Amino acid sequence: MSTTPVIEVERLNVKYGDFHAVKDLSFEVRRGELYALLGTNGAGKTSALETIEGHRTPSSGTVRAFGHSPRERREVRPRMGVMLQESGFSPDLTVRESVRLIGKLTQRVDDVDRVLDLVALTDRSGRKVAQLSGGEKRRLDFATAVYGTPELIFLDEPTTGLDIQSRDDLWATVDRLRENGATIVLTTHYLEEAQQRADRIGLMHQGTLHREGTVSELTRTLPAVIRFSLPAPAPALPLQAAVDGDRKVVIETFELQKDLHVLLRWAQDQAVELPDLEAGPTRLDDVFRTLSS
Ligand SMILES: Nc1ncnc2c1ncn2[C@@H]1O[C@H](COP(=O)(O)OP(=O)(O)OP(=O)(O)O)[C@@H](O)[C@H]1O
Repeated sequence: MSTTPVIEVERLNVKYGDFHAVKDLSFEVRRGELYALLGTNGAGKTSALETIEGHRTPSSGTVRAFGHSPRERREVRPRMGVMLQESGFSPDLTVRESVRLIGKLTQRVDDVDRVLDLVALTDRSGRKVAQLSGGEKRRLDFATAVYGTPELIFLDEPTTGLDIQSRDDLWATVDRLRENGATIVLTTHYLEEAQQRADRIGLMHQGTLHREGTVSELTRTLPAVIRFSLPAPAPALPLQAAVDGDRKVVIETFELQKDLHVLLRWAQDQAVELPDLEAGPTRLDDVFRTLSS
C-alpha cells in the first residue's frame, strides 16, 4: 500500500483581496485517517478545504491530493466526495433526480436506490428539494459525499441541523466507509464528535494552525478538573482549590486519580458531604477555549 499521504498541504495561503484568510497552513492527512480540522468561526477551515477540493486557487503554497494538484480534476475529482455546508441542489429537482445528478457530476458509479437508502431518503425520493426539511436537505448533501464510495470524503459540518437519530445514522455510515479504507476530513463545531472520532485534530484560529495532534496529545497539556459544592462550615481542604462566593470549588490537577483519592479520603475522615461532585479529564472544549482567550 502507498504511504504517500492522501492530502499534503504545504505553506498554503488564501487571500481575499487584502484579507489574509489562511496563513502558511501545513498539514498532512494519511490514508485511512479521520482528520478533523477544527477552529473558531472564520478561522479559515472552509477556505482551506475548498482549496484542497479544487474549488479555489491558493494565493501561494502547494496542495496535493493523491499526489496531484486538485486542479487536475480528472485525476482527483472522481476519487473525492465532498459534503459542503450547502450543496445548492436545484429546488425544482426531485430527490431522486438530484442523487442521479451527483453521479453525472462526479463521474462516479453507484446505484441511486442504494444511495437513497443509505441517507434514509427512499420515502422522499419523489419529493422536490424545495419541499425537504432542513435535516432531509442535509442528508441529501451527505449523498454527494458518499455516492460511489470515494476514497477521500470531506464532511463540512455534516451533522448541523440533524436530529440525534440522523446523526447516529450518518456516523454509522462513516464508520462503514472507514472500515473499507476511506479517508475522512471533517470540520465540525460539535467538539465531542471530533473528540470521539478523530484520529488526529488540527486546531485553527485566525488563519493559522495553532495545534495538531491526537485528542490525548492535545488535552494532556491542560489539567483535569474536580468540581463540587462545599457545605458551610467545612474544615480546610486537603488540596489547593479555587472557591467562589457560592462555595463552589474547582480543583485543577494533572494527577486526577491521586487527587480524587486524597479528596474522598478527606471527605470520609471529616464526614463532609460533597454535593454536585464531578471529576473528569480535560475535554477538547477546554483546549479550544485556550485558543481564543
Ligand atoms: N469570498 C470571500 N471573500 C472575502 N472574505 C471571505 C470570503 N470567504 C471567506 N472570507 C473570510 O475569510 C475568513 C475565513 O472564512 P472561512 O469560511 O474559511 O472560515 P471557517 O473557519 O470555515 O469559519 P466558520 O467556522 O465560521 O464556518 C472569514 O473571516 C471570512 O469572512
